[in-house]
Amino acid sequence: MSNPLLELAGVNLSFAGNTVLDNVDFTVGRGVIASLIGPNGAGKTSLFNCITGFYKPQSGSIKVDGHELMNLKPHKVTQAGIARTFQNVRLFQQMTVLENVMSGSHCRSKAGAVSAILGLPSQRREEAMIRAHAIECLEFVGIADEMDRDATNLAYGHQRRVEIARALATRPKLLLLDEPAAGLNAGEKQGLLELIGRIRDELDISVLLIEHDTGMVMKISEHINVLDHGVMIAEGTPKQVQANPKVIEAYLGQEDGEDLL
Ligand SMILES: Nc1ncnc2c1ncn2[C@@H]1O[C@H](COP(=O)(O)OP(=O)(O)OP(=O)(O)O)[C@@H](O)[C@H]1O
Repeated sequence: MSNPLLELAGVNLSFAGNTVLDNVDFTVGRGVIASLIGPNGAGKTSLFNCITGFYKPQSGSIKVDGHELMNLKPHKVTQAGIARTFQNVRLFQQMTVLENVMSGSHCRSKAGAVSAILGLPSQRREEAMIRAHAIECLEFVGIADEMDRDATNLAYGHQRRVEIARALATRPKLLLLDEPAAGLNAGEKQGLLELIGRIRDELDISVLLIEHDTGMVMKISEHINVLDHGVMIAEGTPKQVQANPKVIEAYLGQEDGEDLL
């Protein structure tokens, strides 16, 4: 792929001698919706953790827009243009929906600590801009009318949307969604499909998702990568991946394999 947005080369990750990612090469293009799939324990979330600076691979290279991310702290990775949501929703407790989303924008805050403490006009102006942008993000995901509610009291599907809004508030180039459909009902899944499409089409953000709902993956993805036991075993269009014998073998015996095959 020429000029990819995200490019991983030779990424190796192990814990106490157990290989989790084995020489992984992986790219995500610009303006795409892509998926990373694979059986349980394949290393998908670990790969997200490496990209976002939560895990430190032993070797390899991870670049976004040509900038090396290896050894950067998570907030620096966010500043470089990568945002994520988590497998299990992680919202700040005792904070409103709006405050949760504003926390995403603060990674790009320019006002220094002194002006923040003193409440200087520059800081107040920036805070107002952060608030306005957070509201825009909540409007985009369709839950602005719940902005003043305690985030963790929302219905589960809406909590997932708060997480997505918070990720959007960081103004990413690439959004990583870790099992965004988990725990959603059929109607909510359809809504999520539409939201992901709008994120790419209207905000020009590339999306990479880890998802076990293979029906959804096949419907929405333009490109799919398949990880098995830490090894990238296949990639291609949904049709190509579905017909790949290595993928069929990896999924045999898996509950969620039936949908894929
Ligand atoms: N911090 C850690 N310490 C030790 N082992 C870890 C750590 N994080 C992940 N692993 C191991 O790495 C392997 C891959 O786990 P990972 O969660 O990345 O898989 P996954 O493909 O996301 O699985 P699932 O689809 O079930 O969520 C597992 O064997 C897991 O136990």
